[in-house]
Amino acid sequence: MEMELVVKGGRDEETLEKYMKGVRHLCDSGLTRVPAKYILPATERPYAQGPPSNPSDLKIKLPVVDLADIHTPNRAHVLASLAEACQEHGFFQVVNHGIPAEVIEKMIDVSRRFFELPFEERSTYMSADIVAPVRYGTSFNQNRDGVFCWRDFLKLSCHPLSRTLPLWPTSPADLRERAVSYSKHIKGLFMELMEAVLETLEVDTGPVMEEFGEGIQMMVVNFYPACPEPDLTLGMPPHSDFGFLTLLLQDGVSGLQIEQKGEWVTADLAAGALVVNVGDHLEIFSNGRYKSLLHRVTVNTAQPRMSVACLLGLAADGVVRPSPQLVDDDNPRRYMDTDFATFLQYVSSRETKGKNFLESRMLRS
Ligand SMILES: O=C(O)CCC(=O)C(=O)O
Ligand SMILES: [Fe+2]
Repeated sequence: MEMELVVKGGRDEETLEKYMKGVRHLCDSGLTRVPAKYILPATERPYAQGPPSNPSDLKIKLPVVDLADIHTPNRAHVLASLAEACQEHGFFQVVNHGIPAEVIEKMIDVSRRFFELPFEERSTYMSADIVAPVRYGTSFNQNRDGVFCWRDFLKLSCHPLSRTLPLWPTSPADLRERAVSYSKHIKGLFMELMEAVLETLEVDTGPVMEEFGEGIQMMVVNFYPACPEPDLTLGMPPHSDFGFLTLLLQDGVSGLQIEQKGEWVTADLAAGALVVNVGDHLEIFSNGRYKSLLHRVTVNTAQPRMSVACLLGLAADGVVRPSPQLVDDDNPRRYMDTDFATFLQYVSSRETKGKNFLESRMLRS
């Protein structure tokens, strides 16, 4: 309630305008406390239930899917570990994924330099329009969030590249080249993973793979500045990702937490590791066999954190529905048809909380 008073009224609107410029900008003015706008209600704060008695209990090593053998006679083993990772865990790491370390390092490095640009330069790309193909923004949904989160981001739409690339930032001077190279490798890996995922579900791959070829690809570079009071706020609130898969790269500073059996566990990741998670659209397509899990991001006092999330799926105007091959008398259809436009309408019309978009698509029996 306090928060609403803060956003209304002349002086406070000016303050809101300042918050819209992002957390990095706010921090540059020298902060020793988290402003009220970023303070979550007590029950939504990290460790609202108190700190874990043994912090290492709450760190998990994500299951590893090793792609080294994906094109060998051992493919069946790879598929079995992939199926288990999607069905039992929802989040996993991929190794031997074929993306050169140099491409990954260059992507992280140029992302860092983007966030180091002077505010005037970064803000050229600032937009509150959630469908803008290139957008520098802050919080989770800055038009709707009552409480802001401790995150700035650069979102780059990668498809169709011929149309979106001319809109991408021109500085740092090597951003386009590096981000294009990274996004092309990510697309290749996504195609390889999806073909394998479809095989694990025992559905026809041809037509769906063709649709993925022309599907959406969103690259979101997240920047979470160091925070003076990390117990009061979050870098990202609990959410699930749209799309079929998210391929996530992060810089080695921990912060990603996944909800498992009602508890938040921190993913223990090596710098440069690629994390993959099942998105809402794959949960729908698989008729609930593979789960899109809630996750969130915590921040810390010691250092900023960066991640690059690539969300991929079907074409923006394509319809996502449970595969007819996974629906029968024993497995009734559990989700209604959905598309990207419906999702955008949903997120722009309300404050996104948890998995409520996915829940809005569920059929109750
Ligand atoms: O920064 C992270 O580790 C997670 C980012 C994320 O969940 C997202 O961009 O959807
Ligand atoms: Fe996410």
